[in-house]
Formats: sequence, structure tokens, C-alpha cells
Amino acid sequence: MTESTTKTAKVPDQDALARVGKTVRERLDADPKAYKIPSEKAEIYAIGEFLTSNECRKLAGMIDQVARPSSLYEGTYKDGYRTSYSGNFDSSDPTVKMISRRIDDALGLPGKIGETMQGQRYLPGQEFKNHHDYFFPSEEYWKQERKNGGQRSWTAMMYLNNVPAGGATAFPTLGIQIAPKAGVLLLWNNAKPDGSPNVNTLHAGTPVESGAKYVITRWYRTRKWG
Ligand SMILES: O=C(O)CCC(=O)C(=O)O
Ligand SMILES: [Fe+2]
Repeated sequence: MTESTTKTAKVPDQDALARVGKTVRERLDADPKAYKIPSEKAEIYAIGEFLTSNECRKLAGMIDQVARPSSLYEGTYKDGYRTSYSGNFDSSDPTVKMISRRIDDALGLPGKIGETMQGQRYLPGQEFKNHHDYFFPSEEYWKQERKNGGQRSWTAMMYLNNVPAGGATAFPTLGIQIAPKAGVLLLWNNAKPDGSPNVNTLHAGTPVESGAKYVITRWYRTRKWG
């Protein structure tokens, strides 16, 4: 590809990603509870005490009900890549609805562009290796995801427990590691302010060394999901 074609190459959903990026940035910057994790290369925020300890306990119990091996469930990752157990929640469950709405409100986004919350449990030795949450339009799955709400914009992830050792969320390119803390909501923009994919959002759920790690993820698209 020549330089000029590279520059004009179309990034799917770029304008929408830029728009959603701005909406959420302005919302979080105005929220005194949202802490911006310092980085020049990516937009990452955290909100502490987003969930109560009772909510964390209840949601962890719900993960135990839905969790299945992630590698079999997802299909898009190679064996050994994501060794945690995960599962989608029932989006009509009242608790799921309430927490989803709380996240939507924190980001200032309409719930219809959010994927169903997904629960995930890691036991000692389990991990989710380095990956990007955004889709690669060159991959086969994009044909489907393009129609299914389009590209992923923000990731919202909640920690449901403190992990005795290991299990940090690591952004290797940024030199940032976030240790799980019960009730914290972690948010990051998978796109750059101009709406192109941000490669610096590469991240991993590092191996849990002892105890268990319970998290919930809600990914936002650019258009109505599902
Ligand atoms: O468990 C973590 O810390 C990261 C999870 C993650 O990257 C994801 O669910 O997309
Ligand atoms: Fe991820």
C-alpha cells in the first residue's frame, strides 16, 4: 500500500468512534468520582466504590452460575489464550439491568449500544493474554460484528473482589498495571480521539497466583448492539 492510500484508507466507524469517545470523555471529566489514570497514549479512568460489597458478592455468585470455559465459548481465541471461565448474564435479570444502567449513566451512553454484561472468573494459573478489545476488520468475524453494532468503543470492567496475589490488568505498552480492587469500575477508550483504533490499549488479565478473580465486562459499540 502506498503512503497516500494508507492515509485515505477508511477506518470502519471512525466518525462514530470519535463522537462516542468525546461524549464519554466529557462525562467522565465532569464526574468528581472518576479518576483519570495518567497516560499520554490512552484514555483510562477508574471509579472507586462503584459497587457495594453486597453487590460484588451477589454478582460473583451469578458468575459461578453462568461461567463456562472461555476458549470454547468465544471461538475467536486460540487455546491457552483465555483460560478463564466466562459467560453472558441474562439481560432481563433485574440486578443485571440495574448495574448495566448504572454503567451506562457513568459513561453517558445509551444502553442499547452496550453488549450484555459478561462475567469472568479466573482461578490460580488462569489468565487472559495480551489482546485488544476492538475488532480487526480483516478477520472473518467482522462481517458479522459490523452488522451487530459495529466497532467496540469503550470497555467498562468491574472488579468484584480483591485478589490475594496476581490477576492485575496490565497495559504493557503504557507501563500500567491495575491490581483488582472490589467495587472498582475501570474504563478505557479502545479508540484514539480521532476514532482510529488505539494500539496502545493492548492489555492482559495477568495470571492469578492465589485465590480467585471475578470481573464483569461491558463493551460498548458505536451503534445498536444485537
Ligand atoms: O481480567 C482482566 O483484567 C482483563 C479482562 C479483559 O481484558 C476483557 O474482558 O476484555
Ligand atoms: Fe480485554
